[in-house]
Amino acid sequence: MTELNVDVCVIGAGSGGLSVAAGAVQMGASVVLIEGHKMGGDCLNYGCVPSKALLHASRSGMSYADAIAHVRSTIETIEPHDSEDRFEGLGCTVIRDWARFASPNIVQAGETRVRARRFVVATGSSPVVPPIDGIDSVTAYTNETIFDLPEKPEHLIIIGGGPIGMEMAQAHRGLGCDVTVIEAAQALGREDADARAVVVKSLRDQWITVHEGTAVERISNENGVTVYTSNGAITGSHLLVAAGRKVNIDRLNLRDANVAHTAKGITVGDDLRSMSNKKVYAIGDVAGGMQFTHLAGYHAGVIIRSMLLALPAKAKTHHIPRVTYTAPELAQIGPTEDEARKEYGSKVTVARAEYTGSDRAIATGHTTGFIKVMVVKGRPVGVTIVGPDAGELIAMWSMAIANNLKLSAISNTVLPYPTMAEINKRAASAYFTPKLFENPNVKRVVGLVQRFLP
Ligand SMILES: Cc1cc2nc3c(=O)[nH]c(=O)nc-3n(C[C@H](O)[C@H](O)[C@H](O)COP(=O)(O)OP(=O)(O)OC[C@H]3O[C@@H](n4cnc5c(N)ncnc54)[C@H](O)[C@@H]3O)c2cc1C
Ligand SMILES: NC(=O)c1ccc[n+]([C@@H]2O[C@H](COP(=O)([O-])OP(=O)(O)OC[C@H]3O[C@@H](n4cnc5c(N)ncnc54)[C@H](O)[C@@H]3O)[C@@H](O)[C@H]2O)c1
Repeated sequence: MTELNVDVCVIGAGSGGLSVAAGAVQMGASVVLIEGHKMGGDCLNYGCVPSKALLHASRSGMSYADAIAHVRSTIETIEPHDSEDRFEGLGCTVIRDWARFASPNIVQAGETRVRARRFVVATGSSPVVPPIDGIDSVTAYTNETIFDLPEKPEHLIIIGGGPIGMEMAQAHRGLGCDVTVIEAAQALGREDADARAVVVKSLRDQWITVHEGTAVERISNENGVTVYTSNGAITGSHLLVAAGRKVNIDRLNLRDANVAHTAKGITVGDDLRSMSNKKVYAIGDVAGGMQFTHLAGYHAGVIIRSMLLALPAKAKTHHIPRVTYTAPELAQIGPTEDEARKEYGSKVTVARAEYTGSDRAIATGHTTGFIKVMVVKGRPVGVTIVGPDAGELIAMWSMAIANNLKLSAISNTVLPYPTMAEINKRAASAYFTPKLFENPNVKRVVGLVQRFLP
């Protein structure tokens, strides 16, 4: 048995864990990084990277085999950045085994026991496969296995119309598969109602069948895969389950570490520290909030401040954007219109601009989409964008909201013509137009000034 004594022990080498380990070691802390499976975690191996690579391939006219090869080569190109070699080179001690707490201040991984001043749990999440009657009679693919399919699915049935289900539906349709999505509630149900309707319509226009409000009753292996639902039976060749996530805490022995948790994740305060064991931080998916790579990276920065510099640091959520990479893309930051109206009542004004008003959108034939900006006391608090490049257009608003800028910061910015980003400015103008052009006081002042001007 090897004993190590370090400043920081990071459990999980995914988006969050790698960022903490790299930051901490380069700032002078001694760091142990423990990974039980693949370096890079979900994002690199089973999540963001392969899904975006497959979406790109499906839009580039590649064959299914070429698309899977493109996914592989994309992962292989990025892999060195997340590798054991790179992290050992930075000065971390990397252990490739599953970690479990032996006590509140000792973690064991294989034959190594690690004592640390601080522990960072960054163990991520895994797909939930619901216990549907008969599901064991077929192969239920998940995001962990779908990118390795040797053969092109003739007809992919997807359970779940969340971001994973909808991105995978479009990717496979683009590669020539028939696709049926079965969603118990509403597809992209967390999103703005108008925006999600645009995405769902677009998928249906591409001949993807989307059944909403449809309960799965049982599954059988008749003719491949047959899913019996509240709306009848659907038969396909392959089944993808994209029905939500569960946090990875089972292996950690959190009880002996005195780390309070629920099924949603480790119970942490705004400072991302365990409420019951102050030596332990939790970041990324396992911290029980939103689940995004950029959020895990942001968490890493927050806790480095607190762990290494003993500075007060709190994780906020109001400035965290998200994007679903369907075509059209759907981007959101802060509250949706409904959420903002509930939170701010009559104090919120919603400014809206359509892609049809953009000369660039017209020139490129990309006119389906809109932007909504939720404004409170002259400042944007939430933004919804649906349409081409929504994920790029949200960047300007991410900066505005993160820095508490006024809406005038957007309207005062001069943007090159003709760009899609001008849509952002049009939305800001939609807010100011009534105040400027439909205002009798403004008209009176202009009339007066004109009388006295030589
Ligand atoms: C299909 C799909 C597409 C996605 N697309 C996007 C996207 O486009 N943009 C975006 O921002 N997010 C996306 N996400 C979400 C994103 O992948 C996650 O939010 C992100 O990976 C979370 O980072 P993490 O560090 O919390 O966990 P992970 O990156 O999952 O890393 C956790 C690591 O911990 C390891 N581990 C677990 N338990 C232990 C243990 N006991 N001991 C040692 N190691 C352990 C795991 O093996 C894993 O490597 C997507 C997710 C999926 C599934
Ligand atoms: N572009 C991105 O940033 C991106 C892409 C993919 C995933 N992610 C992250 O991963 C998380 C998980 O994604 P997800 O799509 O798996 O989960 P999700 O929880 O967002 O969506 C799952 C969907 O499945 C439905 N569902 C659950 N059980 C069902 C059943 N038995 N029958 C029919 N429908 C059922 C739910 O109603 C829900 O709409 C996301 O919330 C997001 O944080 C991000």
